[in-house]
Amino acid sequence: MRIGIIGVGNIGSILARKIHNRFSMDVGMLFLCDRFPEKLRDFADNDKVKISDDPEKVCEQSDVIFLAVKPQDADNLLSQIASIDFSEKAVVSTMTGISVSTIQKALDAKNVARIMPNIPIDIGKGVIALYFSDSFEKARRELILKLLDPLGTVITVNEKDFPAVTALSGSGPAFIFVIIEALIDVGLKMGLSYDTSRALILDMILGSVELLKVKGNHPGEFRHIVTSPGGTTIEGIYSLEREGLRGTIMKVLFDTYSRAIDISKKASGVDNT
Ligand SMILES: NC(=O)C1=CN([C@@H]2O[C@H](COP(=O)(O)OP(=O)(O)OC[C@H]3O[C@@H](n4cnc5c(N)ncnc54)[C@H](OP(=O)(O)O)[C@@H]3O)[C@@H](O)[C@H]2O)C=CC1
Ligand SMILES: O=C(O)[C@@H]1CCC=N1
Repeated sequence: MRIGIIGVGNIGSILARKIHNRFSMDVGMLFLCDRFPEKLRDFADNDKVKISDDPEKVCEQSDVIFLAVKPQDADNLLSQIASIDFSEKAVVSTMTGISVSTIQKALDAKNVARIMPNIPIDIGKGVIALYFSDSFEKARRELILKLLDPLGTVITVNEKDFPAVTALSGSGPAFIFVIIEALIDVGLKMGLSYDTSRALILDMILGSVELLKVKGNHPGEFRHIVTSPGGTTIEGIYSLEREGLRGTIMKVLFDTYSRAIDISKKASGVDNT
């Protein structure tokens, strides 16, 4: 099995490392392609990894090709590789807003899948939304699932849900990191050391998430249990609701979703603004 990755940036480099670490014995060769291949020197001294700046060559030599460039680079990349025969290959795109049908038409390819990973794939704890084209051969689907396995949990979704998934789980970690930064900083304001504040916050969040996962309750039930009458938590909840935090969070995610829809429309030529 020969795997190609075109666009070895934030996401492509994680894909490369994860696939290499898990499958180096099975993968015949990993072909990595970036505009500036000197960025890939970490992989350079490995005899199972080939580095190139030529997407066409990488597609020619690979059985499965991941396309991991920014949406604004998609047109250019698709035209660079359009002359390749994709009939016996599979293409997996991480490109936000670029539809499976756009890729299929550009490449005359039947086996095209779309994924929306998120940054915790770096430690195998990502969540990866996946959509296969109807024409994607069944046997090759197994292979793609196997390649995605070291990244985290794969959830199959309808293609129409990609903007929502992009907002919730794709961009979501960025919002969580901002919230975590704020929580750590307020620890500093209250006089705790950075290390103590960070340790408290990270384990508080991990524990809360695990509790929800293990018990399966609605989050509101646990929120209620924590909130003692006349106690500390109700003061915070009162302030949180008066400040509109719940609405702010919903708006943040909805604005992100709207942007994902805009990017899809622009990419498909529906919106020329
Ligand atoms: N970052 C994230 O958390 C997530 C990103 N995504 C999506 O995945 C895709 C990749 O994102 P990300 O990894 O952050 O982006 P990056 O910009 O970090 O990586 C893309 C890489 O592709 C290179 N590139 C662009 N065009 C070509 C080309 N024609 N041939 C070879 N290399 C090329 C870029 O080079 P140069 O820098 O020179 O342009 C860059 O190194 C995007 O579509 C993004 O929306 C999806 C989920 C999460
Ligand atoms: O910011 C972006 O556009 C990409 C999509 C999801 C995460 N990063």
